[in-house]
Amino acid sequence: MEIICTRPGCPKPRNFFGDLDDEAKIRTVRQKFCVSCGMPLLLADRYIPSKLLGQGGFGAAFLACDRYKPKMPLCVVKQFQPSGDLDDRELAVAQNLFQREAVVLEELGHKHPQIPDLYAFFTPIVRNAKDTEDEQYFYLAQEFIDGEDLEEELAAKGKFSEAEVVEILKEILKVLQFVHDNNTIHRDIKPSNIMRDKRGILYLLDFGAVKQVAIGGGNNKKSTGVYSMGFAPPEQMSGSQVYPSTDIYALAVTCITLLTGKPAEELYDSFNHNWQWRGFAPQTSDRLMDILDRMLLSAPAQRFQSATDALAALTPPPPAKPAQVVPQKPSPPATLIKLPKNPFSLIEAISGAAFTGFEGALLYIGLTNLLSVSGISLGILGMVMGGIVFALYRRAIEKVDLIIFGGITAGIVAFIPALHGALVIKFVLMIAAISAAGAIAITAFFRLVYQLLSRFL
Ligand SMILES: Nc1ncnc2c1ncn2[C@@H]1O[C@H](COP(=O)(O)OP(=O)(O)OP(=O)(O)O)[C@@H](O)[C@H]1O
Repeated sequence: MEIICTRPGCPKPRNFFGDLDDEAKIRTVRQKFCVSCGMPLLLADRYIPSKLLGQGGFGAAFLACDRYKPKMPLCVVKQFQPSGDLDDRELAVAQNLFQREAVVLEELGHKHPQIPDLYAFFTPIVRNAKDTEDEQYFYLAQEFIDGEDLEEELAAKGKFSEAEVVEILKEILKVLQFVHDNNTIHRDIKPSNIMRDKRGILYLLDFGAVKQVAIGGGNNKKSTGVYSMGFAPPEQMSGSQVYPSTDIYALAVTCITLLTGKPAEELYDSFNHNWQWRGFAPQTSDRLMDILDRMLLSAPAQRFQSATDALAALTPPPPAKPAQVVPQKPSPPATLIKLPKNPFSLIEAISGAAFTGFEGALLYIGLTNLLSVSGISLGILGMVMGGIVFALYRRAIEKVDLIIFGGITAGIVAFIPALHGALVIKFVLMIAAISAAGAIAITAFFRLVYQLLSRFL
């Protein structure tokens, strides 16, 4: 197994240990030391660095495995390693920034899925390479994001499309919304600090330059001078107060470098103090260009004031809802005719017909005796017959009603001489005959009327 020594300037940082090829041994082995400089290699006795990932302004980042976890997963161990000659005050500021990264990751990493989690922060004291004095080192272990950062992606595939940039912009603005809501400003947004993992999820890395937004004023609000040239806005370069819109500016510079494939310095017109990038990204819509240019304005007050505002500008308003169409009740098809719930049985039909015939005959006798046969008596007869049929159809008269009505009308005609005249026998015979004939004839008539009424009512 190969273990990398993390001491800055170690002449032979690669160490090989044959006994650690056995996984079980890795879990149990005691501390190992660099054969060249004597630096302890198992960091915090737990993290085993296997590869140098990169070196930034304040330190180095190593890929390591965590031997205290059952599957010994990979993680990133960052080491504070200031370059150049820093005086005591500058060194303290730099150390403070490094610790700040640990604090921010501890506070935000576990709360947001697109910020790496903090696993550990440790500050061991070890003997120097010459074994003459002690030195203190600062490490933090964090979640390893298995993917490529946007700088690497740009180098590999060239310019990004508008759709790709809009996706990045939206995703990182959402992360910034969270970061700013937690009183933190990242202050070092750039393509190499945005990482896309194998599933395509974008992460915001490197909170080393972050600074808590001062609550209550004081020097805390001032920029400490940690930024990436080209990406930092004027207020940060001049060491003045920084704002959420400071990150929004750097994110816009990130986007234009991705859209144009050119380094930030080549897109800035230092004579006119503005960005001249549109000509290098002709594939970009006017809308996105306008949004990015607003994010890139020199004065913080002129930019979007929050990630939320920038997101809102990016998200087009939803199309106006079409007026709600009230669904028309479908008219029933011609075959669906409303039938009475309770159709007439055959007995009802025949008794109804007999009743109609009986009443018709009585009416005929009464009318002809009173008025003699005339158009008027026939008209009255027709109307009353129609009324009787309708009353039967609506079941206004049914069952015993038929007998009661029949008896009453027969009694009236029989006992009023003016109605039946002198011919009582003729009257009785006539009633019997007409009733019989009427029962048959009117059954057919009644069925026909019933069918017609069923169709139209
Ligand atoms: N959590 C992580 N998961 C995977 N790779 C990471 C992680 N953090 C950092 N890296 C990678 O490690 C390398 C060094 O990162 P580091 O943040 O130390 O410096 P940098 O971003 O290159 O420099 P600077 O400090 O100037 O921003 C980079 O390639 C970065 O992509």
